[in-house]
Order: sequence, then structure tokens, then C-alpha cells
Amino acid sequence: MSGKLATDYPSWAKLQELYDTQHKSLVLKDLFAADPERFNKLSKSYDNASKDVHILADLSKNLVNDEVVATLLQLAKEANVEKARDEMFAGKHINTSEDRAVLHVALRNVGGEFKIPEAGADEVQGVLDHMTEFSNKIRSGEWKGYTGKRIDTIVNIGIGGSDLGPMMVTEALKPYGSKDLKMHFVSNVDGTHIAEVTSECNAETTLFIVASKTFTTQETITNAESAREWFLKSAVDKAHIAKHFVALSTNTPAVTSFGIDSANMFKFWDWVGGRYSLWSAIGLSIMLYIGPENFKDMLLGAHEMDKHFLEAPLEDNLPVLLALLGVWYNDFYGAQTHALLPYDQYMHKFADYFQQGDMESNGKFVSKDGRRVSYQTGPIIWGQSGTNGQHAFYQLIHQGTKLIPADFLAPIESQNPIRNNLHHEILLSNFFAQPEALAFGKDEATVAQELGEQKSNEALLKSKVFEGNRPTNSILFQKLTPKTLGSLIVLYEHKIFTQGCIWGINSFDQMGVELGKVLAKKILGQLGDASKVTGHDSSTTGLIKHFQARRAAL
Ligand SMILES: O=P(O)(O)OC[C@H]1O[C@@H](O)[C@H](O)[C@@H](O)[C@@H]1O
Repeated sequence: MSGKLATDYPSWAKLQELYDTQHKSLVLKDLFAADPERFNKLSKSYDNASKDVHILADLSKNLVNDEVVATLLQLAKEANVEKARDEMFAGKHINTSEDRAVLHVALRNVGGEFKIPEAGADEVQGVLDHMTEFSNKIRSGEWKGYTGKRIDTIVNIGIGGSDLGPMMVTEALKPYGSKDLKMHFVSNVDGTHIAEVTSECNAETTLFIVASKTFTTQETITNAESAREWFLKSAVDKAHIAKHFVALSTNTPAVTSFGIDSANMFKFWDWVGGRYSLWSAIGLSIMLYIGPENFKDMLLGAHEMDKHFLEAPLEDNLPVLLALLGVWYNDFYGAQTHALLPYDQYMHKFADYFQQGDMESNGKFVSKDGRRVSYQTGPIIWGQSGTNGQHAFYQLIHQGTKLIPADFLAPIESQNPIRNNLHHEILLSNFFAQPEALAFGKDEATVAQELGEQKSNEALLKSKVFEGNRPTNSILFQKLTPKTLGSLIVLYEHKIFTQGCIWGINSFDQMGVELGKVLAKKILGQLGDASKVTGHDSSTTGLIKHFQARRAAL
């Protein structure tokens, strides 16, 4: 990494100048009118070698011209994105604050194609084999619970990266999931979460997966202890825990002291960041659900997108292009957020997943070498599946005062082509219509014509105008298969990497989550006794004491 700030690059100043002098003329209607080849020039296809993953990313509805695109690409060059990328793949300790390599790419290094020297990289296949063997036993019914019955319910207990990835993927790949397994995900320390889930479970047939990289996360350990207590109410004998609890972690001593047999621990390594860990043992719930073959396909799809990121020239490199367009809006147009809008019901957790993926990676105000940056870094990521969002928040995207760049994603083939694809055609009509409406809008003259007599009602007339010129990416993929999902996730992972590199920040630590945890621990020690409540501001003290008084009065 260069140790530079984004503002150190000559192209950064050039982009500012381009924004200042040209943004008023970057009008999609005019840009399309001036160049009939715009779609062909600015849409990029991705096909894997075996031709079973196809993605078309149409980037033409962005507020860019040739000069802006060229300058953005120049920025990627000046920021040494390619060098930084190669260093990540080579296992250099690019997570500088924690002195760690960043090697989620090693987890999907199918066929051992990349040579990665980091300790543990040679153990990846062994853990995958362990996961495969275990998954086969559960899925075939060979693994029995303490009363001899087969497992029919999986409860993954984890939070953050140990929850969001497995949950998002098991939802996304439901068509490939086992009909014999019911999947649950418990994350929140609110007792309601574990209580509601266990109320639907039978101790004799439930497997708990305790997923925690550190095995010290308060929420996960508390939920796991409660699950164990719930389980022992039925099973009584602690020896039965071995058949019903497994752990996914880097911390063997903590796993064994919890009472889980080390043979039932699936290991990973400190070079796997939590929000990049679904490819590791953290993906056990995914493998149990979709089976080892489909899991392998997902890894393969991921690996193929890794290769694209490594090998494609910058101007055709999808993660790089998405990243650069994001920087253009985030840093020059002042856009605060970025919406992810999948038109595929199975992807309804995709935006939630990338809230952590992106915001925990790039929500940083300090550069890698400790300087306060003077520009915006990570955007706020949000969104939900179409068409639901259209009936909720699209009003603001179309006519609000904020610029909201958005990615629209949709499959060409539906997994459920019911009624001769009627639903899918309606869905895709919306997928095509929304970016069109956002880009080209509806002007006052058209509205006036439509209103006829009523056009003299000025307020009504104005309220029906769509200014347009709202930028979008449209990403069409063939079908949401395990391979395609793997590729799509990696597309966004490397987008985040590229942006972090340009902004000069460390995308792989998460210091910002620590302070709240420390304060909560201190407060937990004071909650039981009003006389112990010290060391806070008057607001926090007042709130705690109010809670204590009301609780005491119960
Ligand atoms: O897997 P663990 O160690 O329990 O951590 C869970 C989550 O803990 C959070 O505190 C971190 O911010 C996340 O990055 C992490 O994914």
C-alpha cells in the first residue's frame, strides 16, 4: 500500500475539476442522444470459462463521459490498486493495524491455483474435507442425536460476519437447500431471539452450530450457553453435548473450555476477516443446507471472479469499475448512500449482508498511516428486494432532494417460472422500468400535456415532474445458482477492496465497534446496584437510574 491519501493523486484534483466544470452537462438524456453506442460502450459482460456464469453489467446510466471514465481509471492506476490487489493475493499483511494477511481468496483457491505462503493456507482443504464429511453424515442421517434420531434442525448461533453471510446465502440458495433440514439463525443477545427459536426446536433432533471467530463475543457465548442450558433440560447428561453442539472458530482453547469436543470444532485462521468468512468453516450451515457439491460450486464461482479481478484490465474489470463509479458519486457528487436493489426474492438479505461487508470495511476516518482524511469514505449501504422497495422508499430516490446511486440486480431465469413466467416478466419489466424512469424522468411539458385542463394547477403540475438524471447500474445475471451467487458476492467484495485502497484506509479492521462493547461491559457490572453507577455523563447515569428505579418498583 502506498500510504497515500486519495487527495495526493493528480487525478483526484482532475476529477474535482471535471465535476466543477462539467457536472451540469452530464445529463443522461443528452449523453444517450449524443452517442447511440453508449450502451455498447459502457456495458460489460462477464462469462466464466465453463460458460455457466453470465453477468451483464450495464454501466451506461451513470453520470460520466469518456473523460470522466478515463480519469477514474487513471485514479485506480495512481492509487496502485493493481499492486495492492497482488499484495493481498500474495498474503502480504495488508491489515496493518492488526498485522494480518487478508486471505479470504485462499478459502476459494479451487485447485490450489494461487500460491499463498501464509501459515494455514495449506490447511484449507483439510477443513473443507472435515466439513464435507460432517455434512454428509448429517444429511444422510448417519449422524444421530442422543436418542438415536436423525438431525432435522440446524441452529447457527453467531453474530455479524458469523451470522449474516450464512443467513444471506442459505436464503439466496433455498432452491438448492435440503428439504429435510430446518434452518435457524440466532444472533441477537435479546433473549427473545434464542427463546423464540428454541421454542420451535426438539432437543433430540437439533444441532447447534456455535459460530464465532474469536469465541469471546458476548452475544454468541451468552446465546450458546442458553442453548446448552435449554438442551440439557431435555438431554440431562452432558456427554450428549458432543452430538448436538459444534463450533466454528479460530480459538481452540475457548471452544474446548465451553465443553465442545475439539473433534467437533471446524477451524479457520486469523487472516479470515469476519465479514469475509462465509467461505470458511463459518459456512458450515450453508454446506449442511445446500450440500458439499453446491458449496464447492459457490467457491468455484467466487474463485473465478477472483481471477477476473486479478487478470482483467482495469477498463474491463467489473469490481474496479463499480468501485470507481462509487467514488465518483461519493466524493464528488456528495452522495451519502448507495442502494442495493436485487430483483430476486431469494436475495432479500443481500443488502443486509453488504451493510456489514461495506460499512464495517470502509467506514473509517483515519488513513492507514493514521491521518484524518479530508474526504468521504465508505457510503451508507441499504436496500431491499424489488419490487417491495418500489412501494416503500423509491419515492425518495425518484423525487427526493438526495442523490442515491443504486445497483439493480436481476436474474434472466427465474427459479420459479410459475404461470408461464408471468411473475418473472412483471418483475423484470419493473427492473427495466425503474432505471429508465430514474435516468430520463418526465419533464414539465409532458406532464402538462397529460394533465390537460388540470395543468393550470401549478402545484399538481410540479409534483408530477421527474427530473431524472439519477444514476444506476443494472446487473443482469443468468440464474441465481451457487456459482453465480459466489461470483456476485466477490464482485462486491473486491469493489469494497478497491475503494478502500483509493481512500488509503485499512478495510480489514473494525476498531469502531470496540468502544461500545467496553462501555456495555462496565455498565453490566453496575446494573444490579444503583450505588455502583459511577463514571458516566448525566444523561447515561439518568437513564440507567431510571431503569433501575422502574425495575425495582416491579
Ligand atoms: O465471529 P466473532 O468473533 O464472534 O465476531 C462477530 C462479529 O463481531 C463484531 O464485533 C465484529 O465487528 C464483526 O466483524 C464480527 O463479525
